[in-house]
Amino acid sequence: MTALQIQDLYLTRDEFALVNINLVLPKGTIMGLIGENGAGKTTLLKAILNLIPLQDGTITLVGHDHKNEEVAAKQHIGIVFDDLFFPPYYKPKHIEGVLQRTFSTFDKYYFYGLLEQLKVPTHKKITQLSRGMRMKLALASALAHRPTLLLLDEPTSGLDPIIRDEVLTLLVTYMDEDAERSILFSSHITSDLEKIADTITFLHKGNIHFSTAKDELQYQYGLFQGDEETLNMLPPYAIVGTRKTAVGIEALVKREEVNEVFHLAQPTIEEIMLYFVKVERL
Ligand SMILES: Nc1ncnc2c1ncn2[C@@H]1O[C@H](COP(=O)(O)OP(=O)(O)OP(=O)(O)O)[C@@H](O)[C@H]1O
Repeated sequence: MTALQIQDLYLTRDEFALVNINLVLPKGTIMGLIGENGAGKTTLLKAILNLIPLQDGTITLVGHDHKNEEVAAKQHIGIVFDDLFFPPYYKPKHIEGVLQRTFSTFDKYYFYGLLEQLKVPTHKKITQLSRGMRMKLALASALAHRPTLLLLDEPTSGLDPIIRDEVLTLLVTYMDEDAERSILFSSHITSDLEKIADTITFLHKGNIHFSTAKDELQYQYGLFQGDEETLNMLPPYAIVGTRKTAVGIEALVKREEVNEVFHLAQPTIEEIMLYFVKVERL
């Protein structure tokens, strides 16, 4: 069964459009959503949450239509956006009250257990917390009703590597506890996605460029590094893009189009994304 299914989504926001979005997030998997600034990642997450109307298409969240069955759907999802939604003077006990009233499955002991585990002080107001602490509080608040689907919009941005690692570990542990759970996680920090995502979805100018298993993606593409003369021996249709480096030339290529005699390095997700965006901008 799928945690999230988007079919033929189309919406416009002033001059921006999300066009022909089709996505499937199976239960038990983590999808990383990547794309340049303004690609439409937040718009897509807001559309999933019915905060922005669709002009066309359907979204099914944990078996519920995202609009007609919004209340039922939202009982099963946890959300973390760039910052906390709660008033700045709130302390964890106020957040507890809101969550208690909102989610029938809210577990107070689990909530405070997560705060203790993440070392978030419970006597301070949101305004008195550092960004890292606020994000950890946001995560604990999102997890405290044990949602089956987590929607995270850049939950690790602006966090130091130690806190980022704590957050990723928390997410992996959360997934390990129940095979039904899934996460859709937008991020510019592709190394975080490299660590935990099963699938990478690349949104570019409001279109999905690819939505592919991470392992498959890294198998599909290779990095050629050498001189121009050797590069010219590759079939042109194998080359996604090239760039000059200090020692020669580098190209992102489609592995299956390139003879095995050429040694190809493993590109990172960031390199794959950069080549696609750069080629568009030439
Ligand atoms: N409130 C709004 N009204 C109209 N257009 C908006 C609004 N918010 C964002 N947009 C536009 O929607 C487009 C997509 O923005 P969005 O924030 O979804 O991108 P993003 O991929 O999340 O970017 P970033 O990585 O910078 O967060 C942009 O062109 C942006 O200008």
